[in-house]
Amino acid sequence: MFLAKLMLLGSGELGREFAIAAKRLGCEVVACDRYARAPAMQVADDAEVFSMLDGAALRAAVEKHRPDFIVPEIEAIDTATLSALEGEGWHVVPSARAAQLTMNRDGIRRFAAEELGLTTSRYRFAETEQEALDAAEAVGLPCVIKPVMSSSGKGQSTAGTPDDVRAAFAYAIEKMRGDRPRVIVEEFIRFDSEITLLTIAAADGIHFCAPIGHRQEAGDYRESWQPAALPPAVLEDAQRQAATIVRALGGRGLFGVEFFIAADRAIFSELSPRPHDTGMVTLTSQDPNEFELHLRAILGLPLGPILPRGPSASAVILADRPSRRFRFDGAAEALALGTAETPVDLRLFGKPETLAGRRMGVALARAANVDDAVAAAKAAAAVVTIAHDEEN
Ligand SMILES: Nc1ncnc2c1ncn2[C@@H]1O[C@H](COP(=O)(O)OP(=O)(O)OP(=O)(O)O)[C@@H](O)[C@H]1O
Ligand SMILES: NCC(=O)N[C@@H]1O[C@H](COP(=O)([O-])[O-])[C@@H](O)[C@H]1O
Ligand SMILES: [Mg+2]
Repeated sequence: MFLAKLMLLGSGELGREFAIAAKRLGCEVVACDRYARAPAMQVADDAEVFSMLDGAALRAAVEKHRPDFIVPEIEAIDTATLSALEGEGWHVVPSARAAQLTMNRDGIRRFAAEELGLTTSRYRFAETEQEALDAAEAVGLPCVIKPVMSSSGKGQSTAGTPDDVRAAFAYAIEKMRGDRPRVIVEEFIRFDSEITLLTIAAADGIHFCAPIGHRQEAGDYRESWQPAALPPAVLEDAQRQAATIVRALGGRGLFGVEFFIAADRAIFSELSPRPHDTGMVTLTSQDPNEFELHLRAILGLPLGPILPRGPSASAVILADRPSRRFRFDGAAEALALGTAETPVDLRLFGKPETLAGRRMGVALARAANVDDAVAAAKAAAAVVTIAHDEEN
């Protein structure tokens, strides 16, 4: 009846678009996350609620549903259980090793810099305040301090003085996920721009999407656009580095490979072995989008040509405080900004709860050039507001 059965580990906005793509291709989808009614669960055939760091619960869900493919959607997963499951013949996307190496910043950074020789910022790891101070001295100030296990900028800050380093270390430990108090201390890169290079490992080899530019605030993305303008030699260098690490990680699927661009250098930052948040722009910028490409690569299907639809942008819609009773206002005004030259669209994720800074939706726009697309996406995102019921 179904083409394949997929189990999503993590069911946020990225998983939801992936689940939609999978349903369109006639797959069965089981969505898992730590809370009920997560975005992907709303479109999946079945759902399971448990912490992805709970190995016993993860194994029980796999043995219950017997998926053809286990598809990690977040970083923080019990990767020892994923490896054990893979050893028993279950198929983990793109591979248990890729999930394990990318879950922690020390894994992927040491693999990229020390084993593969990619260009990265200077870095050290630290587990105590004193080690963080020594690390900061070694890489130089200012430096960026992040928990080794975190994403979307959680627990990340920049330190300009030793006092800042102490505070940044304490902040990172407070906000880290998992049970390992460890941070990465990175040289602060004064980059000209940053990009995500969506790189697909498919049955017939490596493919690239046009580079995606993005702007981050507090370690989380605010707008992304495609294509990002890059000198051809810099793009070639980024593509070479991305192909090197994607091949070395193994398996099939789409990867979001992040680079800082400084002068004529592409500096590898990190990578997601799955669709990337800045890649939500591909929901309007190209066919197939990043979720469809991930699915086709996983299933061993031809990707077909990757066709650009025109300069495009995405801009995030964030909540400003915690609430369980809220509604979106302004969707009509946002969509009314769309014109024949600059079409506008929205994705509202249906998360059941807001938090300060939590991403609740994105606005998408296409235009004659990326600057106009970014302006239109930002304008549309700005008129969508979250109204809270005061009885919370
Ligand atoms: N060494 C650095 N120098 C300058 N800026 C940095 C550095 N490291 C991180 N940043 C800034 O912070 C952003 C987030 O960092 P990073 O990608 O490592 O965090 P993350 O929590 O994994 O985010 P995500 O999960 O959204 O990719 C970067 O995109 C960049 O804008
Ligand atoms: N940078 C990684 C990223 O964007 N991941 C996306 O955010 C969701 C978690 O959102 P939440 O924290 O609001 O639950 C994840 O499930 C994934 O879709
Ligand atoms: Mg990142």
